[in-house]
Amino acid sequence: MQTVQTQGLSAKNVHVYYGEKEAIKGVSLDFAPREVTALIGPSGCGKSTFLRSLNRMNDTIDNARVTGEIWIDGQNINEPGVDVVLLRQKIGMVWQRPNPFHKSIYENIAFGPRYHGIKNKKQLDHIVEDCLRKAALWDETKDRLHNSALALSGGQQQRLCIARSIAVQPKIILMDEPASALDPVSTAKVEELISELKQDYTIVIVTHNMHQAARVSDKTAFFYMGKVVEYDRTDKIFTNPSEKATNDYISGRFG
Ligand SMILES: Nc1ncnc2c1ncn2[C@@H]1O[C@H](COP(=O)(O)OP(=O)(O)OP(=O)(O)O)[C@@H](O)[C@H]1O
Repeated sequence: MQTVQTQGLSAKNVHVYYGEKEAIKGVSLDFAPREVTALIGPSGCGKSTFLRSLNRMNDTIDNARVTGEIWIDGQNINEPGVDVVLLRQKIGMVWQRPNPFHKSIYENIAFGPRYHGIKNKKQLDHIVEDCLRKAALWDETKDRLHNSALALSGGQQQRLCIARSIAVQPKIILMDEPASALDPVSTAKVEELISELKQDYTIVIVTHNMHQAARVSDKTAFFYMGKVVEYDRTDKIFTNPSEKATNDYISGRFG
């Protein structure tokens, strides 16, 4: 098997097709460890499709086909024989709508570690507390850990989903518009959380919210019609982009 040395996550010449339609047209991007990268661009330009290709979630879509290479830890995840369960342990995902399991708060967090072999109750208790603390949710939930997760507010549910994603010790967290279904207070909490989490994780976030991209990310990739038009430091993209299309988009001229 071919290997490359990379500390982070690296996409090389990725194409994604839905049937005959080419939705991603040769995207190459390197994501540095412990940085937040925002994927921005108008609706339908392929941000979510590309994000899903980073942990092989497009496998779950019948007519989707992915070519190109995605490297993590010296392994191209698109090679045959890759264990996708282990892969998704390394690269977690948080979706637009909070999707906690229909279980208790405790069980939402403990499920993944238990699935991966941790049975010891003390150890699981410790993981649950640690993840809820990291997701800034411990104080709000410590007295009702065994209540249904569905009784939490939408914002709390989304932070629970983030806590659930870190419970299996991923290296990378993919987030697809994680705050777009939340109110402004919950959105601010999720953004704060992203800034905290980047000390330990590499984060790739799709967002429609330009202010959010500017607030939370270190790097930004501007997607347009299935390609990356510009990829740079976020401050550069938002203050002095090199491409006219980027400038038109961030200044609200289209999209
Ligand atoms: N399951 C699918 N089957 C067929 N085409 C799809 C599928 N999912 C997405 N597409 C198409 O692929 C293109 C990219 O869609 P994608 O959802 O990745 O864009 P996006 O930039 O994330 O859009 P949005 O910001 O609206 O969520 C669009 O033309 C979309 O219609």
